[in-house]
Amino acid sequence: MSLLELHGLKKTYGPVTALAGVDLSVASGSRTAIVGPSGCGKTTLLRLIAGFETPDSGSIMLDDKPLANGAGAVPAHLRGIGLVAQDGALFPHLSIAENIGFGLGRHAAGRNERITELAYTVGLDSALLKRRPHQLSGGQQQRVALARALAMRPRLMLLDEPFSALDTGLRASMRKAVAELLETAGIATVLVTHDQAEALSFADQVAVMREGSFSQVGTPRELYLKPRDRMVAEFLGEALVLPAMIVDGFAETTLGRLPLDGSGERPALARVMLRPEQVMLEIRPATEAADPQAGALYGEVVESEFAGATSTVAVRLINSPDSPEAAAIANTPLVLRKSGIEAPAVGEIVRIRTIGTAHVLAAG
Ligand SMILES: Nc1ncnc2c1ncn2[C@@H]1O[C@H](COP(=O)(O)OP(=O)(O)OP(=O)(O)O)[C@@H](O)[C@H]1O
Repeated sequence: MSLLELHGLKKTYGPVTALAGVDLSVASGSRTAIVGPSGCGKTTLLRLIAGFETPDSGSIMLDDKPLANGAGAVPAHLRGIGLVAQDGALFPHLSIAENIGFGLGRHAAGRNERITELAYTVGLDSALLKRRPHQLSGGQQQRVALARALAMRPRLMLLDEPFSALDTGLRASMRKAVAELLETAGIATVLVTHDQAEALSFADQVAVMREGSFSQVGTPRELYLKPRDRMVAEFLGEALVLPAMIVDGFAETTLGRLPLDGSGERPALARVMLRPEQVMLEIRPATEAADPQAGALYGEVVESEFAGATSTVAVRLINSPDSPEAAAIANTPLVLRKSGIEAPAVGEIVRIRTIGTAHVLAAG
């Protein structure tokens, strides 16, 4: 069932169009991640949903009730929506307990018990409750911000880059803990992030934003394997984009004849995408490339740059498949990112194989 529905949301600031018409549907209890380059409108969208800004036009519906639809807007504190901002936005002069209990009535029955329970829920030691925000680490402050938002028992939680201040290890464990916590509580979440891996692992729906509107919305798998265009493809990971001639439902490329996945338009000349993990490099003796097996494709490694977990490897094709399109670009090295420990060294001869299907990208 749909909890949040956005239709045609627009917002300008003077000459700047922050949102150019956004449509989105968020199901109850689900997780949506919004990714996109800096300045594309992500924070503006969250602020509109939370009620800190009003749209110029379009509508925001929560549970089929309008929160904003041109005629008027429900104030932020009556929306039942939690927002955790990038910096946590804690009140510096209040204790941690007072921060968490900010939205609870000062004299509400069971206030202290509720604060202790919320601290426990987000994994904060109760010994920290008397401290001020500046006496906590960045990760602990984020937990306080989350506890404060949870105190209002929201149906929808908006997270604006809440993990960005944390280091890699803590970031992953916090993300997992928050996802589990929100899921257990049945709270739908919209997460804004710059980090594509975070978006793909956190969400069951990912929306890629560009210049104030969504380029594509879908499951993580759909967006990763079937991106609409090159921008979406490259935003969500490394992409090998190859010019191709589409013949009989196959793509003739510099890597040979590749089967296509089942969707999308198929112009005669197109660009197709493979993910680097679909390209296998197998080190072979140079003599084999001099006398290639029929249909086999060989290359020479011309660059290999080690960067820990991954290495960037550039391969120049030695023999190219027999198609005009492939021959035209055979001299352009293929650049792949490979597992650092498996990456071949400069000068090595590799046999190149591809697995899976290629995906046709829309022009543009
Ligand atoms: N209050 C404001 N007044 C004027 N312009 C604004 C205001 N808020 C946002 N903008 C502009 O609107 C556009 C979208 O900004 P927004 O903060 O939503 O982007 P973002 O995708 O969240 O960026 P980032 O990833 O860098 O946080 C930007 O061009 C920004 O400069």
